[in-house]
Amino acid sequence: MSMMIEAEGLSKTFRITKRRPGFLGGLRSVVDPEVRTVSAVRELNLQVKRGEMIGLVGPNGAGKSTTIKMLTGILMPSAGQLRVAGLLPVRQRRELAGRIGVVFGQRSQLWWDLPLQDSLQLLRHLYRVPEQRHQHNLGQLRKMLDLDEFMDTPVRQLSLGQRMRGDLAAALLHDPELLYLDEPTIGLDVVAKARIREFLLSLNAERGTTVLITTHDMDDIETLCPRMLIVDHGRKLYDGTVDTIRERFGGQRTLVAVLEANETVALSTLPMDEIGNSSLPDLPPGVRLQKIEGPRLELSFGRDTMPAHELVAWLGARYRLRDVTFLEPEIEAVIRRIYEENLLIEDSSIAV
Ligand SMILES: Nc1ncnc2c1ncn2[C@@H]1O[C@H](COP(=O)(O)OP(=O)(O)OP(=O)(O)O)[C@@H](O)[C@H]1O
Repeated sequence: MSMMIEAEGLSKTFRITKRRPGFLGGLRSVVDPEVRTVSAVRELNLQVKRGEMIGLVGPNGAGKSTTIKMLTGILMPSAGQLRVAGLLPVRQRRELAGRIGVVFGQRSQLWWDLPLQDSLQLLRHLYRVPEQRHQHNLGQLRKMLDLDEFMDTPVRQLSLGQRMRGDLAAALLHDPELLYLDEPTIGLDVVAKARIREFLLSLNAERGTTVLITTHDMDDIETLCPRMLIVDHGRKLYDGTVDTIRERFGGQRTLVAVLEANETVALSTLPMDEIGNSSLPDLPPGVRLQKIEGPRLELSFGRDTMPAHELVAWLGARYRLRDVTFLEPEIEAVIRRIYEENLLIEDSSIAV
């Protein structure tokens, strides 16, 4: 399968001139500027296959927008090799523009005062899409994104969710092979988010469009992206699946057991530990009783402590169980830990 994005040692540094405070300081900065360099992206290696959906995650200032700008050819890399859809983004920017689509959640490429219909017509001319192809694509997108009810409404009167659907149509009218989405679900309600996600999944399945998403919403990643890239301070911290990251860095899991009603008495008479919390006698090492609420109890245990089924068997041998579930740590918490502890995952065996 051929590659859609190939980056090797991709880097971008910005030179920033610092302005000294005060009037005299300002004058001095003109003759003797104090220059600082910021490494926005550092030696990024990235290979994305055609048809992949990949999430780019990182805190503010991590280098996500700078990466996207280099991938679209807006910014010239300071170092490294880069090819997108087989093209050199800066040198072949026009040609590349015809093969990619871009959607920014916080900005619109639609004309504010024009009805959506007219904006989409103007874009046809801008991208020089042949009439027949435009009609065909627009017909499909109208259906997939349910645009008909607001095609004649000026863009400024659209709800955020409707505008986002309009923006997606605008970015896809020229049939791009690669779609960049920057915070596509920001500010949307749950229903609108679900709708956008469903659309993106069917776009990927039906047209094979490669999708690269930057987002702070982990639900976007979990629903859409089998693969996730975590960046911080311009460096790649992780490249792999969401499941693997949970497994490697998820820490504790929680077993939630609901006991049969007549077992509640047994729970209410449990002994206390030295700090006054209830404790289950003979808990296997590494397993902790976290909470008891009526017939429901929660046990936390490390991934390496014991296999989950053994813990269920241990509990089942002592109490009659009505229901057992496992809670995985929220992916957000796992990623926060990776940023905070600055964990760099260099083990390439876990990268996809
Ligand atoms: N044009 C520029 N001139 C100078 N510094 C810049 C420029 N663009 C970005 N930077 C710096 O590069 C770093 C990375 O910024 P970037 O916008 O790529 O981060 P980001 O991950 O997209 O953040 P956010 O989630 O806030 O959008 C930051 O330190 C930022 O201040």
